[in-house]
Amino acid sequence: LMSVMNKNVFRQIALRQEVRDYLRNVYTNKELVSELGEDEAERVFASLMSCVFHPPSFTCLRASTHLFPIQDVQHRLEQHLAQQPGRDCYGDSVPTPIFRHPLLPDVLLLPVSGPRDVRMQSSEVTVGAQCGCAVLRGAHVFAPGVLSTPKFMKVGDVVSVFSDVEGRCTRGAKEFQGKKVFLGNGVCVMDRSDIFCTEGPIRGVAIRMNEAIYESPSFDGVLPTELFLQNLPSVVVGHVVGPRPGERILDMCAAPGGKTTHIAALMGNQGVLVALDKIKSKVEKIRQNAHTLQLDCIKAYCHDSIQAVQSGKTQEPFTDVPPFPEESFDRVLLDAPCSGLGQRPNMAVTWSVKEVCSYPPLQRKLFTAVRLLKKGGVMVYSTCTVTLAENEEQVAWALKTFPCLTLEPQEPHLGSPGMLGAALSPDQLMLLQRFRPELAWGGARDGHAPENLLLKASTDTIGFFIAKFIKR
Ligand SMILES: C[S@@+](CC[C@H](N)C(=O)[O-])C[C@H]1O[C@@H](n2cnc3c(N)ncnc32)[C@H](O)[C@@H]1O
Repeated sequence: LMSVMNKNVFRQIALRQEVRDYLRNVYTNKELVSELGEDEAERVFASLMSCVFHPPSFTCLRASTHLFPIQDVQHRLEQHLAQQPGRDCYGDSVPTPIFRHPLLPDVLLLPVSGPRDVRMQSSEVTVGAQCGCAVLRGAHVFAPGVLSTPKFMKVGDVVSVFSDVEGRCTRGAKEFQGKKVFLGNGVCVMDRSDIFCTEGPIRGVAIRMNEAIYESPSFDGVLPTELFLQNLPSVVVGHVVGPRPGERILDMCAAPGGKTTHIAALMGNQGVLVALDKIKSKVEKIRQNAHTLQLDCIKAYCHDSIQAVQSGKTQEPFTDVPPFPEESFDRVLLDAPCSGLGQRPNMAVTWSVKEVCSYPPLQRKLFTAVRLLKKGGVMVYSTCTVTLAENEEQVAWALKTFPCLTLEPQEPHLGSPGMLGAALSPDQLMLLQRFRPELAWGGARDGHAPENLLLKASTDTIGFFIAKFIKR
């Protein structure tokens, strides 16, 4: 019975019908259908809808190789994991193996096991979708994420944890009958009253997960100077930018600083890396991450990157404070705000098509990046979404609008080529890198041979897009 229940709830991402139709049109566009045929294009789309619901099959950790040799970081991580062994699909305790990636010298990979069948308890706790996604990636339940608990829930109670898929559960409810997904079981470390009846903001773990549908070690506050939790395609971005010590680099949309800190580490903390974000509280997060990882070449500012070029003819000499004179930077990263539809796991997106389609105009405005780049400089554009309008179509637009830009090969290139549908040539598509988990997806219970593990780690990722340009 439990097995049947898990399979029923673990189906597909919940989207508004209009967004599903929009995406379906993207994945069955004319160019694609004439290449693949209609049935195959439909199959790939169905695969996308299913795979984004589930977490990638590896947790990716970036090691601080600017501070420690990777072997040392791996050793410390092994020692940490020895204290919290994982479970296999039968529920037996096993040590979590750590893999190195052959093409990414600063990456450590931990396999995620699951989904496994877990017996539901009679006591139910409901958490918000964001908290639910974190639980599917190995986190415990933190108190701010809890929405409903049984009336008399006490420390030590064993409860089943569900994620509210549609954002309908009210905080403080005693039960929830809406659309929800079972995430596993845990033990309460807070009473209901600790969660809901306290003055001021509530912090800390409320439920310690001990039988999650997907098992992965929890990394909250673990080895913070040695490790940074980051999706594999995002680590690829840092390498594709190709920073060198002593350069002047701009990260246009930087918070919370995952890619900024990686680029600074690859610069050996030498040079200037300006990190901009338009949200003040997020800029503080970049500074905290830079401080934790001991990277003082990062200069973070709260600034709208659309306004990052100095106006007027007489331009001030370069300081690291925005706005900047034209042609100030050796490299620019535009990791653009996007519709985020490649994120995994993702149980539900409540957005309308209008909201999804609001991103391309904003992304185009952020191509002020081109003016800030020196001649011969490198610009990388990336998103964590799967639409053509935010990816290949932006590349086609940029090549037409800025004749000084040419596409460049990317190193490493672990993803697929760009997707058909934006009238780019086969050679141009080959220069793009699109991470397409739907192509590797054989269902949540797809077993994989040990020799294919690393291929799986590079393909069963979040959906992601990278383009690299040079300004001639
Ligand atoms: C995809 S996230 C960046 C993730 C980040 N690069 C990382 O790897 O940690 C996009 C960011 O762009 C910021 N943003 C959106 N519009 C912006 C603008 N006009 N200027 C600067 N930042 C902007 C958002 O606040 C958000 O933090």
